[in-house]
Amino acid sequence: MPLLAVYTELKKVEEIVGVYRDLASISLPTSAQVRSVDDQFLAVTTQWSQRDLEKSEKTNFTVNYILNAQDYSVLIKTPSQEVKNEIWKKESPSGKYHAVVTSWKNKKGEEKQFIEIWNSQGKIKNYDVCSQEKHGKVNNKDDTFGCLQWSNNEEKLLYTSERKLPKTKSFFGTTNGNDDKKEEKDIVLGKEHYTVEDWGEQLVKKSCSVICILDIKSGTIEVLDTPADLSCGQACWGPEDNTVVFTGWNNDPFRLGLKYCTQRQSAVYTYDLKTQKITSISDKTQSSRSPNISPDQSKLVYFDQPIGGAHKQCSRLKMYDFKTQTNQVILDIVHRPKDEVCNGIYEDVLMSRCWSHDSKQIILSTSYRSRTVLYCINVETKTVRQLNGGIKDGSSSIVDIYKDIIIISCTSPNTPQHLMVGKLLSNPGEEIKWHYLNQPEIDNNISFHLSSHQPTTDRKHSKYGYLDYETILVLPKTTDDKKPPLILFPHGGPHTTFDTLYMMYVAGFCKCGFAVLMVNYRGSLGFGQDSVESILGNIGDQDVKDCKAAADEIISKGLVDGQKVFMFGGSHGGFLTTHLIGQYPDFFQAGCCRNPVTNLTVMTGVTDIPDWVYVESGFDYNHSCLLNPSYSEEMWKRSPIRYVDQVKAPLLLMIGKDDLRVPPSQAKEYYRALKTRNIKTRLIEYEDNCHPIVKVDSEADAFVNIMLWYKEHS
Ligand SMILES: CSCC[C@H](NC=O)C(=O)N[C@@H](CO)C(=O)O
Repeated sequence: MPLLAVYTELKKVEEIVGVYRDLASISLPTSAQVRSVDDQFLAVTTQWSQRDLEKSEKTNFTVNYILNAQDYSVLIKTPSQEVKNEIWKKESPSGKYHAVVTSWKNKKGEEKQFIEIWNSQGKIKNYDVCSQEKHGKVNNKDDTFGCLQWSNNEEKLLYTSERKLPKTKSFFGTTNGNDDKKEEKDIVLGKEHYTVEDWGEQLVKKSCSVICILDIKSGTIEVLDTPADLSCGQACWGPEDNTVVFTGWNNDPFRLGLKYCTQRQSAVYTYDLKTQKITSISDKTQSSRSPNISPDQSKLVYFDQPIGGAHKQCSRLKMYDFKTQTNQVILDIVHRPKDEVCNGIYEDVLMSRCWSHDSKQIILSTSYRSRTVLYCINVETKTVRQLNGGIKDGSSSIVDIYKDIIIISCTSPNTPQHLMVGKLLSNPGEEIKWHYLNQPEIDNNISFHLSSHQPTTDRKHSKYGYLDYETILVLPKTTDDKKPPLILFPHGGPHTTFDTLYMMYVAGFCKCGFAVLMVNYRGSLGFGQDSVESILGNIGDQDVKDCKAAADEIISKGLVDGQKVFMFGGSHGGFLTTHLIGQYPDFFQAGCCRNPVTNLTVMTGVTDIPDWVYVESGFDYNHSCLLNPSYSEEMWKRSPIRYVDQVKAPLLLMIGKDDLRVPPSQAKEYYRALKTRNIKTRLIEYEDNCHPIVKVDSEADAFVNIMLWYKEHS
């Protein structure tokens, strides 16, 4: 390479790395808890996360605020305090104690887990919970199985862990003279290689979760006697701490991936702590989750939806009354949005605190077209209203509510997530006045525009007719008349959505001079259940055409350079990337994708969610499904690899080597097919990454490689 070219290349790298470093230094809030100290003051504890590129890890820290309870002004803000080894922290109802789950490696390198109890003076108890050998590893803070709940009397803690597995040793193992008789009896022979099913991508080694109660005074642990064919999670205390309410997912006939999949068979149960009787309180023909009890303990709300079908979809909000032992629908599935208020609920879980103080209203946030909005749902009148958010056309989501003081997170593509505080008003007509907890840094060099797109007559759906969809165009500020090149970026799923959030990669692309068109093609969440269902049996066609048509419309408006269009997407977005560069070979300069689905015919045996392949290809699925030639034929027709002979655009493929959802073989097969056809391609493999590729160093490396690839092929 000539010296000037080497210098130019290095300069380019330096600039891109500089852009990434700046963005990575922004800290973002992850959670917050509010409580009233007295009539004058409010206390807010906030948790934050920030990338540390030097250490290749995320740094987590806490900031505490004291607010004036009248006007919510910040009176005191404590310095940031780094948090290490902490899995979970939970304040007791009175605010007197904290329970902290910590994880720590001892000198032998063995992982230890403790539950610590703190008061204002310091640590008052510390229990090595696994040493009692009543259960396996304690679950961490995830939306699926994890939970940590104080009893109302502050004497007990509810948490979940893996079920204890019998110890096993080789058929040929010698007995250890030091083992006592009892332990020897509990060891089973020759089962050490038996498979232990788990719940797949990002839930590896989560096999059968059980509910545990720690008695804080004595340190004794009780593991609830739940059936072995249920994995239990999302547990909370029932009225007067006499019962435990939880979600149970069916382990049989075998487990499928649960991450991003709310369609799995599950129900809400109560466990009577005196009689040990388990009762299902939800309709077992539906998939139910996320029970949440009202402050007056008279009722609970939860989500439900049909079992099977699209991996994520519109859910109902239901309510169970403890006195009458009856269920009712509070907010039903919205098939075709009719009003301007609500398009349905698309969330996996409710926030752990979501009730108004009078136990009459629920606050939740969910997608409404391409924005996350706040809803206030009155469970008595079953009426829904949208609460005003913090930013016009931006997104707002609930973080915490306590005695009607609400903390929200506000964001937009040019404004990083920041926290605001306000009071839920009794007059539904009145707008909430939001006050900043922290001031965001708005990037005035980035702008964004929402557009609605109507399918043309050739794209009319045979059952649902004309369903519209949306895009978010994120634009860099340009100093000259030159139009920016465009990155076309459809989301994955296909049943997820792009809301008007701040996304580091998108902001970074803009700062490197690219415009980004994020496409919520038909099938995305937030547009009604009909839209979700419209894509089943139409992948590789309807979604592909929606993306291409949206790009054409935006280019025709003259906002971006139509001669310089690039593709980008992960997973199902990678499926669309490879489809689009195959179906429209002259339209794209280059493409990049993360863990793309490229060949459906060879996915069913290798992914953790084989049902996705059947359902998205237009077939019904049950656990006994086997692939046959007629399924395969249809799957082949819908696969991007079918068009590989037509591809012209150079393609960068990135894989997470531990991905269980879209195994690396999918990208590798496509890579080989391109190479043998002399199409420029590169494959980057990230160790220790699974489906999302978000390890700090890998995410950073991927960003620079993507930008260099596009710049090289501009
Ligand atoms: C058989 S994997 C299908 C694609 C995957 N769907 C669900 O997990 C996907 O696109 N994932 C999205 C998130 O839903 C992603 O961006 O990784």
